[in-house]
Amino acid sequence: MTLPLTDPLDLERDHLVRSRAALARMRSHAEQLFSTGDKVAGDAYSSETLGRTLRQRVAELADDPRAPLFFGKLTFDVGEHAGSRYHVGRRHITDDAGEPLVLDWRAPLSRTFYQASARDPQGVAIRRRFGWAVGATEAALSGFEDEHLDRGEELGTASRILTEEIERPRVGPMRDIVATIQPEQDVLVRADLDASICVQGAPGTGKTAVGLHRAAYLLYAHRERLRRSKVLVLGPNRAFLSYIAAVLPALGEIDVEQSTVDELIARVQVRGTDAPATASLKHDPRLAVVLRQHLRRYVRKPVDPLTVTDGSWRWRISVDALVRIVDDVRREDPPHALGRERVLARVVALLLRQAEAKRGDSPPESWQRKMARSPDVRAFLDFAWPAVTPEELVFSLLSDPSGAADVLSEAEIAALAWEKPARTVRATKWSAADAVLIDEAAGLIERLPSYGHIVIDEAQDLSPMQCRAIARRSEHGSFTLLGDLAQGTAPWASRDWADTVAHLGKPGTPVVPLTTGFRVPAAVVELANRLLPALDVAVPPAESLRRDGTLRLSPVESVLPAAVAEARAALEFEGSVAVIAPDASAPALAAAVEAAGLDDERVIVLPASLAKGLEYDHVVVVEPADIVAAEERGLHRLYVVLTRAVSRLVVVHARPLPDALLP
Ligand SMILES: Nc1ncnc2c1ncn2[C@@H]1O[C@H](COP(=O)(O)OP(=O)(O)OP(=O)(O)O)[C@@H](O)[C@H]1O
Repeated sequence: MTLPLTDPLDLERDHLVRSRAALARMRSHAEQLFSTGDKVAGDAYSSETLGRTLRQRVAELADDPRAPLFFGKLTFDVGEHAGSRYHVGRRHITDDAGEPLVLDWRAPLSRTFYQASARDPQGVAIRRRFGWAVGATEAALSGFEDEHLDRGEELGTASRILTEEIERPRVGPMRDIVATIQPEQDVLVRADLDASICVQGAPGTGKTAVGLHRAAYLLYAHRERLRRSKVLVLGPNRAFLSYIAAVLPALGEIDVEQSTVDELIARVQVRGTDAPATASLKHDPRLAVVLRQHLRRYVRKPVDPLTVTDGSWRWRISVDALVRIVDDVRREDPPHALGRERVLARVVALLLRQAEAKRGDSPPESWQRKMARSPDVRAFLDFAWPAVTPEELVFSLLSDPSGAADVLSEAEIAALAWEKPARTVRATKWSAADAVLIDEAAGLIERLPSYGHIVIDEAQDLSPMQCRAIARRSEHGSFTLLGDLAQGTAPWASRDWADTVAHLGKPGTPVVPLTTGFRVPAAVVELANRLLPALDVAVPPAESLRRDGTLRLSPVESVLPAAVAEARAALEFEGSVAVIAPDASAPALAAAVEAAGLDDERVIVLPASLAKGLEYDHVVVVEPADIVAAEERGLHRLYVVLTRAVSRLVVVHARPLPDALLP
């Protein structure tokens, strides 16, 4: 005889066992369908689509025993769900009868878990949060925390489970935050697909986390639409992308593209560099005007009539008629390549009309194709509306930008012009900024595929021209823009979100602030906030949730050995360690760390320019004065670097600290 369970934790553990078993059944069912899928689908196309869907379903149902199956529970006492209890977890789990054992965190009802409060309980009597002990092989249910919203109890950010979660040492890649999404974050995560939003958030306020969870939410809520039109996540560099790469798969979403802007637009190999002023000029939105004008010059007014020999016939189109065709298409303003097709089609249509009138019958389609290929028609087209590739257009502009005099100053034209153009387009050593121009040119020449939704992280660093490149790819979609103006380090970094969203083609996009910091301890935030007045941007300062953590400023004789000693000392604690150094001294430091035998995989030496978006439990910042001096926006870089620490920050310096950092 088995006795009924009475201990609430035992009951929850029992629910866990049943959920696990049900998930295993769901997965084996999906696997069975997958193996028979091609036999039931009617044709190759539906077989492939079905196969893909089922394969994805099987992957979604993978049970990672280290990922808790549920993290919350709602007990309703009022409203349409009165008397019901629901567990909330990473995915839906249903029993054999189709009854839910766990609700997906993205389901409409799960929203209550994140939004219900004592003031507005939304029918919830008790919100339960579960604590888990995550071991090497599995997660064990270790306890729970109840809020009796019906009795006015609410823990908010005082929740022990939330505190433990944000104070848990960070090792390895970024984790999801489904269990502890905060109400103001949830509002952003669940914003409507058609709504573009811009999130201005201080360091560590969860912008990246919000962006990734929003992608997962949108894929759930608009699965069909987004399966076709795709979701894209843009990040600042590869290191950052690999840091965040595991979050979406952990949430069951494996079908999201993740890329940098440079990769997104890469049509040419980048082998060259620009002087800083030239690069900045190439990122200036006036270059879009210059390129457009330059392309327009390719189109020429016809000066001769067109005569086409067709066997014993000769067809003729007058100059006037040709001019009209070219003018009409110009006015319609299609992408250049499409314009060429239209001119050709209209010329052939005129020829067809003549042929019909003279021959008294309608020539076959093959005749039209023959006319379109005829050397006379080709010669006319190449004169009036020549084909040009994006690379050729930019090559031609940079070889001789003198035509841009009405848009650019003389000095700017001189800066833009290549000193010595390569002999051919193919031999050109394109710079990263040239690649941006080539993409702009591509947008003028052809239509680019558009995404359903784009999440753009560290968006403050986008140049106007990069924004335009993204806008071209979200014409019919929406975006989530995440960034912090205070962390703008690119020479063209934005000072006002209104400019960024306008360049992205969505002026008037609302800007929503996030100010509660989940990463950086209060003492460290206080130090970093000292820099804000010098950063020349209007942003609300961060407030840290974390009262733990330490900060130490350490003046030393020589920074190299001091930094190595601090890294060694940090290894005494749990968690990751980063030594963040001015780019120029990073290699020497890396060598010193290695020579000191600190080859623990928890330690990394990071050049300041690569620290953006990342976080480490223990951070040693080396020589702030050099970090500031290394680049134009050095103070912004220092702000980024100082806000990477989760628990301890040590600043070692031989030179005086920058004035802006002093109290
Ligand atoms: N609601 C939350 N619950 C638990 N942890 C959270 C929550 N929100 C954010 N975090 C954690 O706080 C840390 C910082 O989050 P994230 O990297 O998304 O911040 P960010 O605003 O993008 O920072 P930065 O401006 O430095 O790029 C991460 O470890 C993240 O998991």
